[in-house]
Amino acid sequence: MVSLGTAAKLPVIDFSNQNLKPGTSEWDSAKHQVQQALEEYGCFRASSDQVVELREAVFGAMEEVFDLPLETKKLYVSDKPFRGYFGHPSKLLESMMIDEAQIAENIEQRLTTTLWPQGNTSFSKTLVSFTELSTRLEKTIRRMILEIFGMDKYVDEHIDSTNYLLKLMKYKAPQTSEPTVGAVAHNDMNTLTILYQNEVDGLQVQSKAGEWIDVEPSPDSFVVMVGESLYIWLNGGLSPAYHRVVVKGNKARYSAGLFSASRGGYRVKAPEELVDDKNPMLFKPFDYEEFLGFYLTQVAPGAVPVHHIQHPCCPFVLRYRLGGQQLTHKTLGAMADKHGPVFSIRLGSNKVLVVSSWEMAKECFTVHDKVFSTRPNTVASRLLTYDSAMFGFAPYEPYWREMRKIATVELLSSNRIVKTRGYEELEYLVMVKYLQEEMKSLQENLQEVKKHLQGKIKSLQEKLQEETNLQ
Ligand SMILES: O=C(O)CCC(=O)C(=O)O
Ligand SMILES: [Fe+2]
Repeated sequence: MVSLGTAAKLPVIDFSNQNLKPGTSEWDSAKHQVQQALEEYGCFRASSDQVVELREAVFGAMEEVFDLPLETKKLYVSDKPFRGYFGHPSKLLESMMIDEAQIAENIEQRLTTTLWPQGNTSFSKTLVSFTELSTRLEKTIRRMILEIFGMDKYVDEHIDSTNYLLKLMKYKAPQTSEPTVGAVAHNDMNTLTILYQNEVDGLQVQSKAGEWIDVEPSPDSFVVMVGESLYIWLNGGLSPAYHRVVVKGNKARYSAGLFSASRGGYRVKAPEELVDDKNPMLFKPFDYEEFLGFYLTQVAPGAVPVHHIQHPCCPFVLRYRLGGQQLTHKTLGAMADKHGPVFSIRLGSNKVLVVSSWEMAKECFTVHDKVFSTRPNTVASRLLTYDSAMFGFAPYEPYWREMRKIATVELLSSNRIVKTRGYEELEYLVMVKYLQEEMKSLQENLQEVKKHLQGKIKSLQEKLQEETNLQ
């Protein structure tokens, strides 16, 4: 079952002042708050008086567009990956994405006239105003972030190479009080995401400690999140916000998102100022659009792109779904051909390093063996093994080395093994006897156990089926 988030609150930073200027004390104060919030959560809420004025029109327009007949919505297509209309009667989420939405005519020409050949001026006007407001906010925040890293000189290059994608989303009401996954947990792959949603909550962001925080909807604020492209450009300087959408109840949730992403042809690459001997370049430079295409053809051919950001992946920080049409080792092989013998992907919430040449594997276990000798610090190992104090789960540090010494000398030396052999044999005998007795009583209860297990398997299958339908 999907759990609800905690009541912790995301920081709120005020961006209502339209004349906020770099260099002023107000700017520096907001910038400082942005830095703190992004370091802690990878996201924050940006309050804005202006967005309140647009609220009714924005959600009115979204209801209007998603209420159109499916056949009409399907007319909105695009030849670029993951744009256009996506929706399916069995899914909760349907969405429409508009490329280069910062150019006002694109909304009118690409979306409005396709859906309403007779015209719908108020719809276009609303979306244009919303895009203008959120784009302005995005540029302000991006400038602040670049300043925080002393990278002001790249502001123009950054902004000039940006494609602002406007995405309209509707999660239909699940008609249940059970929290239901509307968008699986993910990082956005683009640069920055600015979201504005109606009064139905559902967005959750994961804290550093791994807890899900409910992002409560608020009429006067956007939610701002760092995406993987920015993470890569900053050479790991800020972590992306890992988030998901969990809905319940009988009201539809609407969310409008502005996703800033690098245009095709621009290589997302950490600048030389952020790379040195101590901070080697962590990620291979990549082209966002090229990568979306690669994902569709190589990683998940035939995948239904319900949501481009739900299958995000990029050459080194890469999330992909198991169970695509290709066998996993073939997918990984194709990725290695393209991105080299070492790259990392995300499997669920875990990052995994994929090494696919013997030379690299040798490096890992010889030159870099210290890095690989530690164990992941998971919530399970913290909770089940007394804060990772048990030998097999402790991280590679002085405590573990001491334990290893004790284990090698006191438990595993040949002298000790010979001395304790008698006890071991006794233990084995006791264990075998115990198993025999268990088996005997198990056989007696076999029918009952079988029935119990069948019931469990059936409910598991139903749960799995339910999850599959939701995704
Ligand atoms: O529905 C939302 O507010 C967030 C959607 C989302 O995470 C995405 O489109 O990447
Ligand atoms: Fe997202």
